[in-house]
Amino acid sequence: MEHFKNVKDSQVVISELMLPSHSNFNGKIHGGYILSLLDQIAFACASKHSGAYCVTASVDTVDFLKPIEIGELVTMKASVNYVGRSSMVIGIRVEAENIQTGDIKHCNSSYFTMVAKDNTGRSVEVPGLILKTDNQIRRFAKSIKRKKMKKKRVQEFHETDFSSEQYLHILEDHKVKIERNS
Ligand SMILES: CCCCCCCCCCCCCCCC(=O)SCCNC(=O)CCNC(=O)[C@H](O)C(C)(C)COP(=O)(O)OP(=O)(O)OC[C@H]1O[C@@H](n2cnc3c(N)ncnc32)[C@H](O)[C@@H]1OP(=O)(O)O
Repeated sequence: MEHFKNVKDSQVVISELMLPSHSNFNGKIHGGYILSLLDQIAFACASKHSGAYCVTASVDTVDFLKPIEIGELVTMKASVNYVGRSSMVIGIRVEAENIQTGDIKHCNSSYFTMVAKDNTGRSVEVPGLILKTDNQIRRFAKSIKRKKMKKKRVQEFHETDFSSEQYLHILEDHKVKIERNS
């Protein structure tokens, strides 16, 4: 019988204070550091849902909406938005809080596709998802759409089938010069 789990059973929340050692030349928190934390929380969430070791297959969107300052308390909330056979889309929301004022800003949203694997490295089936709220249904449906759009884009721009002539008109309004030899 197929096994299903609740979204809340694998939700993960982490909070971390941003230190000067996490900053870039500009004095803001380094995006690469945030990406590393995102990968870890996606791993934890996916492993909790699947009960298996998980690898990152792709990072679909990482929008850096607002810079994060040194001294802010960053909180990341991760949940499973979608499950396939062995893949899971983990949605992560990042907020930063100014501890003195209590102001909270939404800094980042991202979607990680994680794949569950067994000890031999083969992808393994993950439990289904029980959707209890409109938001959970919205996120699952949005993930299906995003997957379909990605598949279409990959097919459309496949190296071997791509014909540039069909796309030259799209480039007309852009800052490019075409200087082909052939
Ligand atoms: C419990 C133990 C504790 C241990 C405690 C260790 C602590 C540790 C600290 C953790 C810290 C963080 C850790 C993060 C995890 C890494 O950072 S992992 C390192 C980075 N990632 C990798 O190296 C992955 C490399 N790639 C691969 O292994 C394979 O290409 C993949 C992604 C597994 C796919 O393999 P495949 O042979 O194509 O598998 P296949 O069965 O065809 O597809 C499997 C699924 O993947 C999906 N898929 C494949 N490619 C893609 C893609 N590009 N985009 C989206 N989906 C894809 C397929 O659609 C399919 O989905 P389902 O239909 O099954 O739902």
